[in-house]
This record gives sequence, C-alpha cells and structure tokens, in this order.
Amino acid sequence: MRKVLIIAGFDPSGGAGIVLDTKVVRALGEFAASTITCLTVQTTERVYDAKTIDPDFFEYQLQKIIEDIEPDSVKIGLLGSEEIARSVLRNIRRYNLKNIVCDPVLKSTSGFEFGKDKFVEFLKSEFLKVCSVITPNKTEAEVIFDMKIENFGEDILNSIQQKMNKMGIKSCVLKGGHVDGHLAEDVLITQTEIYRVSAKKKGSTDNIHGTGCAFSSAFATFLAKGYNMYDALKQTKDFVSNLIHNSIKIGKGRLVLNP
Ligand SMILES: Nc1ncnc2c1ncn2[C@@H]1O[C@H](COP(=O)(O)OP(=O)(O)OP(=O)(O)O)[C@@H](O)[C@H]1O
Ligand SMILES: Cc1ncc(CO)c(N)n1
Repeated sequence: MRKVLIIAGFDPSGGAGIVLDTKVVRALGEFAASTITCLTVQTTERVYDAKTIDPDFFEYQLQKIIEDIEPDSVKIGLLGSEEIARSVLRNIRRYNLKNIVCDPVLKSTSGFEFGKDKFVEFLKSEFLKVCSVITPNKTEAEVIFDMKIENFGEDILNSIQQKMNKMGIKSCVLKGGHVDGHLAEDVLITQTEIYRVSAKKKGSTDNIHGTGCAFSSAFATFLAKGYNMYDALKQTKDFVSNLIHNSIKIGKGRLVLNP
C-alpha cells in the first residue's frame, strides 16, 4: 500500500481539511498519515476562526511521522502561518520528500483570510518552488502570479507560464471551478506544456465545500501510485467530478463531498 502524508488543517464539519483528505486517500485505496497545522472553528456555512498549532510541537509531529512512515507523496493544504510553512519547508529539504502537491489555501470561500502578507510573500519567494505541483484556484492564482485572471485564454496561460519559470515553480494546476461557464475546466501548466481537462459543471461552485481539498489529496494519491502528472490529473478530475455530482447536504450551509 502507498503512503500519503497529509499536512493540513482541521475542519470540525469534516467537509474540508484533514478529515476529508484522509477519506479521499482511503477511498482511492491508499494509506493516509496526517499532521495538523491549524485548528478551525468552522461549519458548512462559514469559517469563524483559526489557530495554528505551536510551531515546535508541529515540527516534532512532522519529523517523527516522516521518519516512521517514509511517505510516497505529500499533500499540503492549509498552513496558516509563515512559521508553520517554514517548518514544512525545512523538513521537505531535510528528508528530501518527493511528489509534493501544494494547495495554496489563502482564503475560505466565505471570506476568512488564513494568512497575512508576509506569509504570502514567503510562499511566493521560497516555498512554492520546492513543490512538485501547486493547485491554486482562480483567486489564489491571481495573488500568486500578481495578475487578473478573467479566463483561461492562451495569452493569460502563457503569461502565467513565464511567471512560473521566473519564480521557479515547477508545475501548476489552475483550478477553474470559479471561472464562469458551463464547464469546470482545469489547466496543467508545466515549464514547457499547457494541458487542459474539463468536466460538466454541477450547480454553483460556491455552494460546495471542500472541492479544492479533495482535488489536491486525490492528486497526491495518484502521484503516490506512480502516475505521471498528466495521468494523475485526468484520474483526479474524474474522481473529484464524481464526488461533486454525488455531494450531500449534512448541515445548514453548503453541500459536502462524501468519499
Ligand atoms: N460546480 C462544479 N462542477 C464540477 N466540477 C467542479 C465544480 N466546482 C469545482 N469543480 C472542480 O473541482 C475542483 C476544485 O476546484 P475549485 O476551483 O472549486 O477549487 P477551490 O476553490 O480551491 O475549492 P474550495 O471551494 O474547496 O476552496 C476542480 O477540478 C474544479 O474544476
Ligand atoms: C481546514 C481547512 N482547510 C482548507 C479549507 C479550504 O477549503 C478550509 N475551509 N478549511
């Protein structure tokens, strides 16, 4: 069995974060170990608050579990602070971790900001370049690449590719759930290629919780299984679309995925 290390936050509703990530890895037949970066007060309606774990305690958790299980891939979700991000970066280097999928969570759909300016600057200048692939949504990509992204037209994608190369970002999947249109289109941009996948959109993306978390943990699982980037993306897209089409209502707010 392949081993996926999840580095993410805790959402008590189970609709996002580490609980959902673990279920996704399990549903795909592999084993998930988890380290918690951050606790949130959160429901299916909104995020109320977030508190990062003590950084030394977090690092202790991370080192011990990496040494024990030796993961085949890593999914990074909500980091929550520059200190926690620095600790993850140190240990990626120390243990020479591979197959790292980073979902650069900056803001919840309900508007809660998870990191401030210095954190974002650190991600852009030092952190994202050590990841195998980053999976920003439209808003996150606008912050990371410092540009307006109205659509996924050729010019915009080429300009993102140039910026990625300058910033040292190896690969990026731009998630298109929040881009207008009847298709949910995602684009994989590598240093030399641009590759699109799409699926029929179900309802409104703003009404479904956890799609980004499920996407990055499924991607990390397919990389752990040995798929290349393109095949991992195709498999991930099918898996996540299916979860979205079978999403359920468990609370008063948005629908959740039930892998
Ligand atoms: N309504 C939808 N129907 C079908 N696929 C969708 C829909 N919304 C999002 N997706 C797909 O789900 C995946 C996650 O994309 P999305 O843009 O929602 O990420 P996100 O904004 O990071 O998620 P989150 O809302 O959890 O923060 C992508 O593959 C995207 O194309
Ligand atoms: C814990 C957690 N991670 C990620 C997200 C982004 O969906 C969220 N709302 N909560």
